[in-house]
Amino acid sequence: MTATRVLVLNSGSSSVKYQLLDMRDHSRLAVGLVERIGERTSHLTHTRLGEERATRERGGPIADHGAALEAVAEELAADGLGLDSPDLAAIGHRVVHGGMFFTEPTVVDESVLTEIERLIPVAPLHNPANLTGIRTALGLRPDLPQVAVFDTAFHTTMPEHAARYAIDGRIADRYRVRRYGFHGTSHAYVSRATAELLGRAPEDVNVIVLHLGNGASASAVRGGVCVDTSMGLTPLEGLVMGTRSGDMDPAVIFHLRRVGGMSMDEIDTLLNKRSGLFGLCGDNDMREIQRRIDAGDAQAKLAFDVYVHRLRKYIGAYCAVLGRVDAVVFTAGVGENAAAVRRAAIEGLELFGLAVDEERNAVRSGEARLISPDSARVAVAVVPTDEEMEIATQTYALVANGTALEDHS
Ligand SMILES: Nc1ncnc2c1ncn2[C@@H]1O[C@H](COP(=O)(O)OP(=O)(O)O)[C@@H](O)[C@H]1O
Ligand SMILES: CC(=O)OP(=O)(O)O
Ligand SMILES: [Mg+2]
Repeated sequence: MTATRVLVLNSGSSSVKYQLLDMRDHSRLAVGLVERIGERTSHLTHTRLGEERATRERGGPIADHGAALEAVAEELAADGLGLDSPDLAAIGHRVVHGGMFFTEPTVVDESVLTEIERLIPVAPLHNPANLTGIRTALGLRPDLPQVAVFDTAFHTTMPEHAARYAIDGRIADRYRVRRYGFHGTSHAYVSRATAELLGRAPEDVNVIVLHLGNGASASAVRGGVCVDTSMGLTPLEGLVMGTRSGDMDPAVIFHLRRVGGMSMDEIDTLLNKRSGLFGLCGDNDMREIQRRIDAGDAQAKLAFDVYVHRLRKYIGAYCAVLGRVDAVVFTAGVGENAAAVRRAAIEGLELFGLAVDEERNAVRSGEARLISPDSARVAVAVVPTDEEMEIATQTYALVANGTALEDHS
């Protein structure tokens, strides 16, 4: 019997999202989420899909990502889908920073773990969680291929003039300071799905992808190949995010250090965890911000306006980078759900061939859909991202063609 199931783990700084998929028909057998890991009250939601669909929840503290994965393994086992199953072909892990080294999904061995660990300083919120997830999974199933799928991989095609910072080249090379980009699995999946929505081959379309989740990034994709993206050395550059500042004058850091007397760690925490929407108005969830705007809250309105202004600047910039644009596409939590953000981001951009049809934009749906009027020169679309399916597909492709099993000797 061939093993055809893949467990996907998407470990964030304080959460783990997971899915168990059967790659014969790409069906999902179970999905779940562990939230608030390391806090006083963590929360796990587990759903078994299919005919015996059922959801279970559990509270109580979950200390770290290792404990989270053990809890996930217990939930899966309770549904007869445990990690000891012979049907399990591999475990696919989202790894946020792969540096310049990893351009493809990779079967994890000691040297891969060492490299992911070496990259912790440039992904301090993410890579440690990813590593713990992999190590715990290896402990539970040492015989199974563990595949790392890197957020940075899709962006390794960026030309040097987009990847380089304009600083002393020798310093940049010595410390590997360059723009790497993140959310690549999502940008890759969504740009391909957009081509499909347009009924065209990925090689024939130029797309601007706006991945607006808690972290947020934009990318310019020419014929299926990434040519620019808004995140840089770390996931801090670019768009305004839930709690991250995105672009600003780097001298703000010197100023806060020299004049404000803040330590480097304090500034790091400020820019990564207490900035963005949260820093501007005290809330990082776009739903709450919209509720406050509706109630006449000026601070929430300013946060929304700063967020949208930055987004519009990137849309304009990537129109210039691509020259010809076939589609602008919104994805992830904010992009898929916040019609007001989409409207405000595209409003007044008719010169670029961009417009939003209000009725289409107001539709709530989990499907990929156009929201531009039929007459528009450039398509504007909403395409739900599916990082877990993409990770499972890449993981299974690597395992099923035999290389992973051989490499994992
Ligand atoms: N119905 C909604 N309306 C507006 N914003 C939403 C809605 N649902 C989710 N969001 C936004 O999406 C964010 C989460 O996006 P998601 O892509 O799930 O993030 P991540 O994967 O980075 O955790 C929330 O913080 C919230 O701002
Ligand atoms: C890289 C990154 O920002 O990821 P997330 O949106 O999951 O925080
Ligand atoms: Mg996400």
